[in-house]
Amino acid sequence: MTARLLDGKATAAKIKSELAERVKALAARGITPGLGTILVGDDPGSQIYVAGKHRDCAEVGITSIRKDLPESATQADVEAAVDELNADPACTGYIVQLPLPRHLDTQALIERMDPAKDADGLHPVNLGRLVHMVDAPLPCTPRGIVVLLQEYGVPLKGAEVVVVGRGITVGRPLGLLLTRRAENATVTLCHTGTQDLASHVRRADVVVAAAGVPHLVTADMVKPGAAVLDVGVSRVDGKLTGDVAPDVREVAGFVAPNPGGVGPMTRAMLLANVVEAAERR
Ligand SMILES: Nc1nc(=O)c2c([nH]1)NC[C@@H]1CN(c3ccc(C(=O)N[C@@H](CCC(=O)O)C(=O)O)cc3)C=[N+]21
Repeated sequence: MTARLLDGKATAAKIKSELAERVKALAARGITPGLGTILVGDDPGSQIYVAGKHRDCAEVGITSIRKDLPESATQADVEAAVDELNADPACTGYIVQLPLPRHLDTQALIERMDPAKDADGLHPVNLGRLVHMVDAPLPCTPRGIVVLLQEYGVPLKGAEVVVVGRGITVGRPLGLLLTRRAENATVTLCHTGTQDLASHVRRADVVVAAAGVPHLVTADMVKPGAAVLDVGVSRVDGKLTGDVAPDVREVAGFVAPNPGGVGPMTRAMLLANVVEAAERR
């Protein structure tokens, strides 16, 4: 058996065309959504990601506002950029590209953002609203994962989901999303302190690998027919390597590869958050 592809690229393209329609409806009301990005330093990976986000915006009709600061930027410099986007009526949502250079206080910058403009859904107020199950911008990768599974009809109600990784951008908020009544999954959140990861993964109907450990999930750990989503990336000998070993596709029922799976969904959900922020205004 070979797994069915959870095609994030195709699903994201479909979502983007739906968002383009909503942007047109907003235009008729005189509203143009605008995405801001704050990028500090010249990490080549971050440059590529940010450029991709601005390309996505152009495709959908969202204005984009770039604030690029040098590696030498001080906390006060980045705070000033945050304050400007908070105040800018043309910016309906924005992100601070992570990771920031080590001399900057990431937490203080995220907390300084206007939660209503938090396109990443990572502001403590918005993560708190997720805990409270109150409507708010949702974290992009977890939301993209849920939408991708729904698109392919992978059942979540009553399903056993194992999430590997407890990071703030993926694992931890994904557990919160999947345990809402609407999704109703049973979630096990595994991490580096988990004893016998394989015994947990083996029971899972859905496995989300977001630990950043190359080929952490191997074919022998996967229940036949399970859905396996590869979210981690690491560089091994200069090559991008996911958290899921290639032979998992021989056992799994569905696979979201990396690239081509969850990454494009993350980007599409960022656009959705920006459009929704504009619609709420
Ligand atoms: N504030 C903030 N928000 C983020 O959402 C954020 C961030 N910082 N820092 C870095 C990570 C990484 N990330 C990716 C999103 C999409 C792809 C993606 O679309 N990848 C393609 C391949 C690359 C491409 O085609 O451009 C794929 O998986 O098919 C990758 C990585 C968002 N991040």
